Amino acid sequence: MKTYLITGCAGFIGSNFVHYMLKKYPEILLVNLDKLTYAGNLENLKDVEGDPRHVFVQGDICDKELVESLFAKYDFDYVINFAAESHVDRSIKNPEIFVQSNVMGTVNLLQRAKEAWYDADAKTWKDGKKYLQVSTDEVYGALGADGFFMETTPLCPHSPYSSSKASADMFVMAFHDTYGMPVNITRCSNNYGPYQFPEKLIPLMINNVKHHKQLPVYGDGMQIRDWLYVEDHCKAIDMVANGGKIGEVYNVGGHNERPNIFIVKTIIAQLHDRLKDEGISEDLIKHVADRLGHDRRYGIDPTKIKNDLGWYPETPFEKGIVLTIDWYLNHEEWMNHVTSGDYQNYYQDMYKNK
Ligand SMILES: Cc1cn([C@H]2C[C@H](O)[C@@H](COP(=O)(O)OP(=O)(O)O[C@H]3O[C@H](CO)[C@@H](O)[C@H](O)[C@H]3O)O2)c(=O)[nH]c1=O
Repeated sequence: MKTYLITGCAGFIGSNFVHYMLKKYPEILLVNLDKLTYAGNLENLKDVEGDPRHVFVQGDICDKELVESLFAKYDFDYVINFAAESHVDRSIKNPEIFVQSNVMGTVNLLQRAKEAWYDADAKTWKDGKKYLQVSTDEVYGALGADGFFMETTPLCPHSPYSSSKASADMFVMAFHDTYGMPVNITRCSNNYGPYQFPEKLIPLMINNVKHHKQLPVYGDGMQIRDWLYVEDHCKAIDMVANGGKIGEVYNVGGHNERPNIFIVKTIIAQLHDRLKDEGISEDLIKHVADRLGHDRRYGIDPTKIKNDLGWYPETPFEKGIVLTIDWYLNHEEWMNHVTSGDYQNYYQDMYKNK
């Protein structure tokens, strides 16, 4: 039975990955290490509660003793690192925590995996082991109107968030180049779907539209992101973990580039029709000050993962956005839970100068 150490899997992409893997593999053990920061939430894993194939451990990926103790207890075949501070706006306000979690946390995981998997005398690695770093297209920087990010595109991050992710990627490759560690890196475009914390564009807009709150569109709203339904990302990670060539980077994206304003207007139109609510209109849109250093366009070339591993996105945006809106409408309690506590303070603070 394959045993995985998965980190940050009470968060958005990680919790979707837990659901995906438990559905796909009857025999598997997922040990989920998550610190439960503001973005991690055990409610995201409610429907797998009691499943013996999923073990939850609350803790920090930076904690040396804790990670050592997990490697002592379990014979992991894979480490998949989802754990990260992930919000660009927060990184602009408070970069230090991004270095701590994203860089130091990654290095701690790499070191502990190396101690468990590497025979320093024989200079050999145990068979069948792999470390997979879940990264982002943002490490490549911004595109102009043309072209796409390839795996060979030089790293050129702009935000504190993407700089911390690029730095972590470099450590992962350094462990491969220096010690021969079996690694992969995946770099995915913007995800959307169930369980995403409503500081991110799509769930934030759904929640605000529903409550007739203003919709803060940064700058002219013509920035372009390449949106992928989260389950398609989970499928890619599983394929790379189980079939990716050691030492390789794989870009993941669905060629679904949309300007932000299109996303916002789509959500307004959908909710207007669905809720039959005349208070929902484009008048809710408020153009606010732009994000500092805002990357204008991301676009991923996924040819390598398609050709080498046969991956392709299954959920087109038109279907995915309907599924997503349905999910948030049907999970009001979840939304109320995650937006209680500090959320209002964060929200007011984030937009007060915009
Ligand atoms: C929250 C918010 C965002 N935006 C804009 C900023 C971006 O151009 C776009 C999407 O913003 P966000 O949802 O924050 O996502 P973005 O900055 O693109 O980064 C996401 O996508 C990345 C992958 O590209 C991930 O690595 C990041 O962890 C994830 O947060 O919408 C607005 O115009 N208004 C908003 O209120």
